[in-house]
Amino acid sequence: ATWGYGNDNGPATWVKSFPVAAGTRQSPIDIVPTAAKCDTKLTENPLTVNYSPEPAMELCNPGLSVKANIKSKSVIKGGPLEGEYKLEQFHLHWGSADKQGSEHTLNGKMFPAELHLVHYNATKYSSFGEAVDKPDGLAVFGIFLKISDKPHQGLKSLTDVLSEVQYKDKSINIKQEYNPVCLLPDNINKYWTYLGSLTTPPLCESVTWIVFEEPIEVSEDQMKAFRALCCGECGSAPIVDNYRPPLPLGNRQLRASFQ
Ligand SMILES: NS(=O)(=O)c1ccc(CCNC(=O)Nc2ccc(Cl)cc2)cc1
Ligand SMILES: [Zn+2]
Repeated sequence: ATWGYGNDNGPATWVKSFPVAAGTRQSPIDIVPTAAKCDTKLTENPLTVNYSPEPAMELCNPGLSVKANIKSKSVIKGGPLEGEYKLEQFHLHWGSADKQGSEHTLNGKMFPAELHLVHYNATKYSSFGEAVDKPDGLAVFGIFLKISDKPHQGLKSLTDVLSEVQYKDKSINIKQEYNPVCLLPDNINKYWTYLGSLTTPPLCESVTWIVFEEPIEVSEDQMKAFRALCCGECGSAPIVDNYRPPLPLGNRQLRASFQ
C-alpha cells in the first residue's frame, strides 16, 4: 500500500513503513513566536537568495501535489546555512477549504496553503539524492499562503496552466523565462528556523527549515485551481488536504531572525 493522505494511508499510518516518523526532529511543527529565541547570528549573516530564470520550467502532477523541477543554477546561502544550497524543486500543500492546508502552523493557526522551495547542500553533496538523508543535506523555504482579492502574479503563471496537468503523471513546460524569486515574500529577513525533516515519506531528518513570517497573497480562484488537480486519471479524487499535521518541537531550539 502506498502512503498518502487518506484515512487508511495517511500521516498516522506512515510510521509503519517509515519508523523515523516517530523521530526527534520531525516536521512540520507549530511555530510559537514567543518561544523562539532571537539569534543575532542570523541577522549578522543575512540569508541571500540568488535565483535565476528557468528557460523552460517543467511543471508536473506526481499525484499528491504539483511540483516544478528546477534545472538552472539557483542558490541560497547565509542565515542558518553553512555553504551554498541549490534549488532542486518547489511544490505546495493545500486544504479542501481555506481553514486548513498548511503544514507549519502559527500559534496553532493553519493557513490555506504552504509553498515549499526545496534546496540541497551543493557545497558538500553532488546531488539531491546524495543529500536527501544527510543531517545537513537540505534547506527548505516554507512560505504561508493567505487569501486576498488579488491573484499572486508569480503563481499566476502556474495556476493559469494547472488544467494542463490536472491528471497524475501529466507534465508541461512553462515556456517564458520563469524566475522562482517571484514566489518569495517581499521581506525575507524575517523568518523562523529549526532543524527538521521532510514532511512526507521518507521523512528524512535532513532539513534546515526556514519559514518566513510574511505570507504571500493568493486569490480564491487560484486556490480553486489547486483543488481541481486530480490524484489519478480523469474522474479520480481531487488533490486536497495533502498536509501532515504538526509534530512536537521536543528539545529543539526554534530560532528567529527578528525580534
Ligand atoms: N514537503 S517537503 O518540502 O518536506 C519535501 C521535500 C522533498 C521531498 C523529496 C521529493 N519528494 C517530494 O517532493 N514529494 C512530495 C511533495 C509534496 C507532496 Cl504533497 C507529496 C510528495 C519530500 C518532501
Ligand atoms: Zn512540502
